[in-house]
Amino acid sequence: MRIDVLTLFPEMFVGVFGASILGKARDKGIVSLNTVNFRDFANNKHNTVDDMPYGGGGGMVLKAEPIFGAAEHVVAEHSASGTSDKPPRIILMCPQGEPLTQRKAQELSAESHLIFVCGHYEGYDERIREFLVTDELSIGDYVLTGGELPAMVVIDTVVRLLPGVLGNEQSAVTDSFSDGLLEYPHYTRPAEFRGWKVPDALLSGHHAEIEKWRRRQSLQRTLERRPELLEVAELTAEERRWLEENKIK
Ligand SMILES: NC(=O)c1ccc(N[C@@H]2CC[C@@H](O)C2)nc1
Repeated sequence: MRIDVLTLFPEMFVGVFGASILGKARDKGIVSLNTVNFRDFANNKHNTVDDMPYGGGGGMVLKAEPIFGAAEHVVAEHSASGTSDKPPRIILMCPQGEPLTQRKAQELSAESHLIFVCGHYEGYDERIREFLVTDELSIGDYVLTGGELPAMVVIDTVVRLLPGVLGNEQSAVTDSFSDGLLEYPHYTRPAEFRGWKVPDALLSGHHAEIEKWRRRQSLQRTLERRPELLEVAELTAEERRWLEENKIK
């Protein structure tokens, strides 16, 4: 997978793209992570990336030309590499965007080329949304100073799903939300810490029992914290019955 981030602050990505899981995924060649400063594509008279809003009002608006130029540059570069098999998803990070979910991350992890547009100031010229962008995403209902942190969040949750990125020490399969439920509790040695014991079910060595206990814990935790997820989760008839009994408590 190729990922390009269009940003005015490429230096923000050096640490995130170089460290830990993302750094290893890059070194393994599973993903190529690039930043492009769209100021380099502000080829207008004053080399500006923003300007005052038509219609007046406060704040500045990001001009379309530099962002179109930067996006077209990375698309051309990727298609020239001969490895591009389908057009990229061009993702605008903004509070008005579709809420990011694990399901969206799974969808994006199947793509071959992602381009993120990170803005600043008051916002983006609408022609970027209308004629360039394929997706608008939000990581939550709050406003940040820029689209960089949201782009890092999306990249992190997408790249960890790529085959070969997570070793045995972690597994995307039993993530919270991957089966539509919240994750079960985890324990490690010692079996007793300050008098607090690991549940017997996990010490039994019976894998079927352990899986049953874990699934039950996921259901319980989801019921307590995020009951709305149960409406869309895939549950067995027996699990639905158990939930009905426990909802009453
Ligand atoms: N919730 C989010 O994902 C989010 C995304 C972007 C953002 N801020 C940038 C800078 C100014 C505006 O154009 C967009 N804030 C919040």
